[in-house]
Amino acid sequence: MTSDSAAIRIEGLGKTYTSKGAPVKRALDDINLEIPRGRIFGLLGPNGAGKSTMINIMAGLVMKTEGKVSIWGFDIDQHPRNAKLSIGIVPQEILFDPFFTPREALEIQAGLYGVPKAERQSDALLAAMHLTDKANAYARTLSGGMKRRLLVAKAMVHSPPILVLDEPTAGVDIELRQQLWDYVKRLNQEGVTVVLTTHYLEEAEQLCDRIAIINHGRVVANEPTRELVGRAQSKNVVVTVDRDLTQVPENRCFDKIELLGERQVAITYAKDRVNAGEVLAALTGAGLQIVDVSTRDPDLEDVFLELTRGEAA
Ligand SMILES: Nc1ncnc2c1ncn2[C@@H]1O[C@H](COP(=O)(O)OP(=O)(O)OP(=O)(O)O)[C@@H](O)[C@H]1O
Repeated sequence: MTSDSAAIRIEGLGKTYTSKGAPVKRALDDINLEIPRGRIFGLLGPNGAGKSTMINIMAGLVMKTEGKVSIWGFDIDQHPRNAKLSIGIVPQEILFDPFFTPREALEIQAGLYGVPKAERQSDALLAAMHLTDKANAYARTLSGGMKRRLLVAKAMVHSPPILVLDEPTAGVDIELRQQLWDYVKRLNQEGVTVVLTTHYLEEAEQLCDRIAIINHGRVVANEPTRELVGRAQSKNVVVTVDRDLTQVPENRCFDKIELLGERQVAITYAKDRVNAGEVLAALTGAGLQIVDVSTRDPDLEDVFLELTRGEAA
């Protein structure tokens, strides 16, 4: 049962939302995904791609239409309790009973998971989330960032081997974001598998060992972060020339060229088709002297846009 080496294994997963028995939205379609143990795994996709649906199925909050999901080797249909005990989920929506204090909220959550009193770690979790001085404040008096951190603490009360964070840094300022990621990295170093969704692609690129991108309910990429970033086909070069440009030079080497200033252009080109030398030669061939050049390496955002471009989900 737990001989599965994956933290989460998803096979042929599909979800069709229905209304009054009629299908209204195919949110996930034939998803196959293996999330390895011990890693920080990024689940990315444009708005409406299906990330929350997938996470909510793992959490047992949304019923799948078809397919199989195992969490730490436990099939969510055959062993729902063990599956639930193996995962902690930080939801996207902030929902709290406003009359409980953070400490009470953690104690209640621990009780729901059957954690014996002697094994509870409410104070340690509050400290890790920098909430010690709010331990006895009403939840309604916490700031948005504090509420989010309390959600992370709640997800960890039963010490699950997997922590899933759905957009944990939305609305959290930079300093707290940094603290949250430090905590997540520490948990990961202690052996917790982390799965996260975020719209901050720079953070995902820095944090995640491996990234899957979902678009329109399908997996369109699933590979180590470095390989994924290496897939970017577009490169960018900004060139300053020696005279005012009355019109934008055109050349088949350029995928896109735009004027940044009277003497400066930004050129996007496909690195598998042409190289920087050819791009610059195209400019000198148009009678322009090159004064300065700077290039920008493609990043996760470029790949993300290439893979998901054009259509809103
Ligand atoms: N209860 C529901 N009934 C009908 N359609 C739904 C329901 N919940 C989600 N959807 C639709 O399913 C699709 C996937 O939604 P989901 O919330 O999983 O996307 P997401 O990738 O998490 O997006 P975001 O980044 O905006 O949170 C969307 O088109 C959404 O409108």
